[in-house]
Amino acid sequence: MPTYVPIMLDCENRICVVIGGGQVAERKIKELLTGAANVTVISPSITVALRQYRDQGKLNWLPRKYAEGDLEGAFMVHAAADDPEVNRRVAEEAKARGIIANVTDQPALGSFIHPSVLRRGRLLIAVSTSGAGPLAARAIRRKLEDDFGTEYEEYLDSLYDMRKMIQEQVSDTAARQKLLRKACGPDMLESLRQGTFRLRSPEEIRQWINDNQEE
Ligand SMILES: C[C@@]1(CC(=O)O)C2=NC(=C\c3[nH]c(c(CCC(=O)O)c3CC(=O)O)Cc3[nH]c(c(CC(=O)O)c3CCC(=O)O)/C=C3\N/C(=C\2)[C@@H](CCC(=O)O)[C@]3(C)CC(=O)O)/[C@H]1CCC(=O)O
Ligand SMILES: NC(=O)c1ccc[n+]([C@@H]2O[C@H](COP(=O)([O-])OP(=O)(O)OC[C@H]3O[C@@H](n4cnc5c(N)ncnc54)[C@H](O)[C@@H]3O)[C@@H](O)[C@H]2O)c1
Repeated sequence: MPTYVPIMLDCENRICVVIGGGQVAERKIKELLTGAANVTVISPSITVALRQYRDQGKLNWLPRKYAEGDLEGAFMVHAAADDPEVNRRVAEEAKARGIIANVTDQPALGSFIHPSVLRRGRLLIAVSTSGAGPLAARAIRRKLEDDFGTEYEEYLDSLYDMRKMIQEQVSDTAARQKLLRKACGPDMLESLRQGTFRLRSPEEIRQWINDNQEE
């Protein structure tokens, strides 16, 4: 089992091919669509949900079996057919073309795997067991759901606004870093825990920067 390197991929408008249109393909495609990828599914059949996405213009569907050459121009591929031989051939084409590949039934033939994911707006927590036990990854993710509630969405939106304004308004590196540490520090987290957290307006952020710079 490899030691994986975690990264966050920008798939927006990139061509992501998925071979197979069953339950597993559906799960991977939902993540790809969340990332605004340009998804093409190649599979004789697809699930009801995938058919809906196709009808809504959210993905392309080629209703046929995989054929060599299908990966031309692709950024990424998921081999999610229920036939190990098909998935192996997809993995081989991906390797020959230098395309990153997720092979759902034989992960060692591909170049990346999916973690279990918890999203709270801009916060993304990814849990992986490196392939040892996907259900354990899911169980750990579910446990984290209690600690990281929906309030984190607002928290990170606010942090994003504050960080942008601090970067724009404070040119001195040391002062900027001090403010950035304060911005995500105990005050904000405490109000988050007490349920009193609220988004600051640009004017309030400007005021906060002034008040805290003077200290
Ligand atoms: C986390 C999650 C993300 C996602 O898929 O989005 C994910 N699998 C999930 C569910 C799940 N997977 C399986 C079951 C049935 C129960 C069981 O067998 O345990 C269930 C439960 C279900 O389906 O309900 C079976 C299974 N999975 C893999 C194999 C092949 C093998 O291990 O060799 C087989 C045997 C197939 C067979 O026997 O035919 C392989 C992989 N699955 C991974 C990810 C990667 C490693 C993740 C890690 O551990 O870090 C990796 C290596 C590759 C990849 O898929 O990227 C998602 C939970 C999402 C969530 O709810 O949060
Ligand atoms: N990685 C994971 O998380 C995970 C979890 C469970 C199962 N699996 C494995 O993933 C694979 C898919 O599982 P599933 O539950 O989605 O299966 P499924 O039976 O629901 O779907 C299989 C899909 O593959 C398509 N297909 C079959 N032959 C094809 C071909 N030649 N070209 C293109 N498409 C083809 C079928 O039309 C169908 O849409 C299985 O091998 C399964 O063992 C992986």
